[in-house]
Amino acid sequence: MRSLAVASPVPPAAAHRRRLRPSASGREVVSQCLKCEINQDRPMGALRIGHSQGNLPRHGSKNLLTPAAAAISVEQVEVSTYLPKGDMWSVHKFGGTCMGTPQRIQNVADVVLGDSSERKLIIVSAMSKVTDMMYSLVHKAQSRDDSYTEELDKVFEKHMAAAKDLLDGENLARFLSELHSDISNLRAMLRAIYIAGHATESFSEFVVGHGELWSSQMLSYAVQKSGASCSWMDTREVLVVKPSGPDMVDPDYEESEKRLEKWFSRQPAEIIVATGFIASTAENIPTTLKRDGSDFSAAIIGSLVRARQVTIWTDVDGVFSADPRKVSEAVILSTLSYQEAWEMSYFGANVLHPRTIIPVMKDNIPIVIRNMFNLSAPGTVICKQPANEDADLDACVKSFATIDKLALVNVEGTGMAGVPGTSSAIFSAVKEVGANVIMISQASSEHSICFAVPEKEVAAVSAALHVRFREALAAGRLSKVEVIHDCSILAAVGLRMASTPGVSAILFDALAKANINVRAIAQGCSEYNITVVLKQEDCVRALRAAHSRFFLSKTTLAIGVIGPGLIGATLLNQLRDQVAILKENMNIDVRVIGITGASTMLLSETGVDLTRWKEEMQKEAKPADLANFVRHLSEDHVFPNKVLVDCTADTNVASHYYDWLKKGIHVITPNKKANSGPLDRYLKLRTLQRASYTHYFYEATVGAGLPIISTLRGLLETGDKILRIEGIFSGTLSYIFNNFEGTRSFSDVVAEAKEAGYTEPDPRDDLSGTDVARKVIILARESGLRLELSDIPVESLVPEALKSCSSPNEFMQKLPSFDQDWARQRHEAEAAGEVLRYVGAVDVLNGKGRVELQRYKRDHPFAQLSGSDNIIAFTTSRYKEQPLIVRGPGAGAEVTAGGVFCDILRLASYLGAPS
Ligand SMILES: NC(=O)C1=CN([C@@H]2O[C@H](COP(=O)(O)OP(=O)(O)OC[C@H]3O[C@@H](n4cnc5c(N)ncnc54)[C@H](O)[C@@H]3O)[C@@H](O)[C@H]2O)C=CC1
Ligand SMILES: N[C@@H](CC=O)C(=O)O
Ligand code: NA
Repeated sequence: MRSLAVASPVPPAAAHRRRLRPSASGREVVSQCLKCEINQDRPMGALRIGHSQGNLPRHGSKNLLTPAAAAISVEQVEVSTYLPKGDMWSVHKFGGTCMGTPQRIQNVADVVLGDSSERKLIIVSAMSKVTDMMYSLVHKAQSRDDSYTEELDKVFEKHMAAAKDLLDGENLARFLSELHSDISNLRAMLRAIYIAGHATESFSEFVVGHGELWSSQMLSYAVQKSGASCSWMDTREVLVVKPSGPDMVDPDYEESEKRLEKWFSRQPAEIIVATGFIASTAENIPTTLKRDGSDFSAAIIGSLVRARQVTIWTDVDGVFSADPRKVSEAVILSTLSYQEAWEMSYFGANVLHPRTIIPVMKDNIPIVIRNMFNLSAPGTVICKQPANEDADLDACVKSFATIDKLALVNVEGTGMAGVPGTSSAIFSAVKEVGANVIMISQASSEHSICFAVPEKEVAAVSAALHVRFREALAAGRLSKVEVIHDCSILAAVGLRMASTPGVSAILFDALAKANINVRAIAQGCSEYNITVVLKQEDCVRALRAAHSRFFLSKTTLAIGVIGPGLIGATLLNQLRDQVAILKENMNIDVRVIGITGASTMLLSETGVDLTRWKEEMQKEAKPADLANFVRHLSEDHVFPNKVLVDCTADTNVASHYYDWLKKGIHVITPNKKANSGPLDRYLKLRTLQRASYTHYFYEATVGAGLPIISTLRGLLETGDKILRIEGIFSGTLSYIFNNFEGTRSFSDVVAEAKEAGYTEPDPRDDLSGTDVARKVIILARESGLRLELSDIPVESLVPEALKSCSSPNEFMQKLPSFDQDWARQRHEAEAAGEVLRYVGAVDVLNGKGRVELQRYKRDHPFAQLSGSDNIIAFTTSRYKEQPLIVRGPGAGAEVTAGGVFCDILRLASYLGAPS
């Protein structure tokens, strides 16, 4: 049984608090019960004080202490309640943003109450901006700027307004009376600072720490409203620290643990709400834990109670794999080891201060970073063993960070090799000017040492080195002390890099591919990070290149769409509706990084927002320039795969495919011009395609979305022999002859086909049979025939007189004058029980193709079609008696764009997407 430190008689239900403040000399602690206003001035070290030592049921909490116990003097009673330690404790820390408004404080209370842990210790920061306000108060007072009084009023009003919103009844009255009393004490202290024109560190820290006192009190009252057992803790009574350097303190764990045990024995509530950031010295002088102090408080307290977990609540979903402002693909990491978190915070990632990790690391207590404003996000767990043990090469690197505004200093010379003391001389010169060395690299030949320092320190470093090595430089033992300005560091961080060969190869390969020149490299034996120094202007590009190589799916496709007309626009809309699903289900990441029409183009480095590509095209577009468009696709992004999708009918665009494939850009198209153009060009293109691993897909050139090319390929590649391919290859002509019946005029039906999006941009390409001839040529060449378009006899349906029309519109206007001729032809066929059909055929055996209008009996399969149906029959060695038939709509926006989309996915699967 240990002694129970309770106090001398006071009314048990009253809200007594003890406040520590430095005495005017700063050497003593004044301990004051704010209710009774009894001051007990004691010499330093005398923390044990009278009745107000936090020993009473506060704020109406369901404290386990009975009024009787509370009435016993501190010196007389044995402690009866041990501080339990271990898994029952869950520690939470809420930062200033989480405590920014009364509603947010209430939300914090709800989160605390929602945690089902047996015991909870809650550390809070001051309400957002309050710590800055408090520092400003001190600064103003010591600068004799009397506006500090108005600023103090603002501090008061802010907290009074928050409390009035959040609390009511007795709790509100208590809080406000405490607030009043604190503010009047602060006013007196600031006045003293104002008169002295100076504030000691302990004065200043005492003032500043009030933000945490008020926020934590408000939260504890808010938690108590629910009836939960909750006590408020002024951590200055518990946390003891000692200065360990400028702006640094080390916790005294032993003393703090003793004090915590003592504190808890008096107030063993299930929930303890405590002040972050503030602490005391061993002499009981109020102090703070300095930068990021509240995180540190949570980690120390977590370690003192051996908590199950410490949760740091903030306003981001967790720790990112890279700065999301620089890398839009940055992802939230689910786990990090302590060392990784440590490395990352060193490199400026907004994780935890390394010293926050130390207290929990020694007891293997996980820290979870969670978003108070997105409770559904699981956050990042920082713990001993990251959970995802099945890491592959790519998963070894957890994150990337950069540091800008550095300079590289290179000390070089033959006289350095084998001479002990050179590096010591270099770095003692650096130390003398107080510069901070950020990385060091020395090749084992020992002819040079280079190191990075902040740009602002390099002039002094360089001067010091020139002085220090004047003789060596004059004698030629050192050849130079060189400064390379405007450098940045890119660091790759990952615990598992240590045991995984090939990680640095991947990193440097990614940098090389992005054309980044690496100036220096460092990797410590711990192998937790690989650091490269590069020119600052390359840094973001390097970061993105490295990040995308390790974090993006290898099936990330950067797509440039050429020709956002009917098919192109439909494709973009289909992509818009499907990209998220593809990413989720198949890890295929499709980014349209450019769209170009004939007159304007839209470029994006990370991906056009497909929900508003049309508006962006109008707002952001630049004049179209195909060469620049292709350069953008090749260079201005970090995605591993580049694809051009040509949705034009343009011969000139098609003439570039060869060059694009040569550049490693995959090509996908419904445009028939390349495959039906000059034979030598076609053969060159196909030869290149076969020789490289850059892909060229064109399924939609024949039968739109119908699987015609792929079926033919399947037959050929499995060794079947193609004998004959014949069928109806034109959606437009199919539609026209399927619907040209009864009283309908030919020209009306043609107009309908155009309206439905079946025709080529110029419908004469359909009616002339050229479009069908192109498809026949494509299939003939695919089957191995070396035919030119001119080798195909084509029966044109364009009346001779309309061939010279200058535009598609003029043609459409004049077409009705030929309706009579068409009606006659149709009636003649009907009289013979036949229908008109426009067909194409590839006679592979005889090396020929033909395209013509034919008459078929009404029961012929070609007579059974409807809409824009195509029907294509493959007669082969295997399908000799009965041909293999593919039938279905062979034109139209949705089916054609769908066929192009299928090719995009075919490409992704060639690149390794899951099936
Ligand atoms: N409509 C259909 O059912 C099918 C069409 N196709 C093919 O799809 C392609 C597109 O057809 P549609 O979308 O119907 O034509 P469209 O005329 O609606 O669209 C073509 C677009 O390409 C643009 N364009 C033309 N030259 C350009 C250049 N040099 N640079 C950038 N943009 C340029 C045009 O301004 C237009 O926006 C054609 O090659 C066609 O043969 C293939 C199968 C079926
Ligand atoms: N205009 C063409 C479209 C497909 O290639 C057709 O009608 O078939
Ligand atoms: Na097709």
